[in-house]
Amino acid sequence: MSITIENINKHFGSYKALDNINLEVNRGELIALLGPSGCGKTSLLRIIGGLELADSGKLLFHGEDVEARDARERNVGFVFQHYALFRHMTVFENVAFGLRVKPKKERHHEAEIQRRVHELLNLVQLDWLHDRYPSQLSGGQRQRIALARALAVEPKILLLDEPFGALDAQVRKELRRWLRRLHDELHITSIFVTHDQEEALEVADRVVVMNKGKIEQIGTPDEVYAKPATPFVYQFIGNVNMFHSRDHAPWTEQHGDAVAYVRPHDIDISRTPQVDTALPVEVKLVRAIGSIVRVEVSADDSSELIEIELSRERFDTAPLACGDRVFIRPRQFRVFETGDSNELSAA
Ligand SMILES: Nc1ncnc2c1ncn2[C@@H]1O[C@H](COP(=O)(O)OP(=O)(O)OP(=O)(O)O)[C@@H](O)[C@H]1O
Repeated sequence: MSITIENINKHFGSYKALDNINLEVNRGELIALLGPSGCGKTSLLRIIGGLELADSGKLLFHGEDVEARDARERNVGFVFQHYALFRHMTVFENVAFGLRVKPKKERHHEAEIQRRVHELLNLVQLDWLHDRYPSQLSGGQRQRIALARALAVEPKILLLDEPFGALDAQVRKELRRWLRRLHDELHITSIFVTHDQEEALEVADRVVVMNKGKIEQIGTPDEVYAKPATPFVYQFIGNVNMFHSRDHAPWTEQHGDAVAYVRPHDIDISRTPQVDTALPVEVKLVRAIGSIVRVEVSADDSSELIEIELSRERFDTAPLACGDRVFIRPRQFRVFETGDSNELSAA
């Protein structure tokens, strides 16, 4: 089911939590709402799910206005960060819950409920835990059961609010791959909220980057990483070095008050200046991290550190050590006006 969000606004008292949000989610798409704490991700998710009302704007499911429908009538499944499983019920009963509380005329026979629940438990690969209680499960297992429970009522839309937020890094990583595979199998239109950029880039078809109640950019993971639309997106997704026009005029191409944004892996290092605009720097730190080598340098007249990433292969052909004096130049950069999101140029 597709979702259309048009000019949605939401205030809490005088605070504007959502500022004119427009978003089109295609049928079967997996969308990540990504942004720092307090940027409005959860508020938007709750409005879509019918747990909160927007002040103004339109919300359509498959072209149909759903504002008047309450949460139960929207056919939406929820998974929250804190496992909302019923403690006194077994895993099986937790998943069966949504099926058992359906109005009598829609309710399935017991045999059908049994079949469906086992099918869902198999889908999340946890049927072998069906008679355990939530307290006897790991955090990751609980979230998979929470997802099975959300899927039991066959929602047309799945909303996930930081579903892996409370889990440790390794389990998070496994679960996000698992979620992607599951989505590829089921193709339910899904929106998940996260503040973790790696999670959003790895799992989603498209990423919606939010900041202070507004959408900064909507794009594929590759687009938001490689072509950030605003300085905020540049800084929020991936690492970036900023060069101000007052210190590095050639790199900002003489634009008045501007900043050139350069990713650490887009900087070349050489022993001799390859171009007039190369910046002389001193190496302050060299650290190998897995397949990359992180080098930090600073210009003579500045204490600001510039971060550079080299592949280990490249580093090995011309190793560097602390104290070395070298020249750097950006291979690729984008220039934005200071304090504004207007892009001035790209190279
Ligand atoms: N019920 C409420 N009453 C008052 N203010 C609220 C309410 N719900 C949210 N807010 C405020 O609205 C803003 C957006 O909140 P929201 O929960 O949508 O952000 P978020 O991006 O999901 O953040 P987090 O990642 O921390 O959950 C925050 O400043 C929050 O304090």
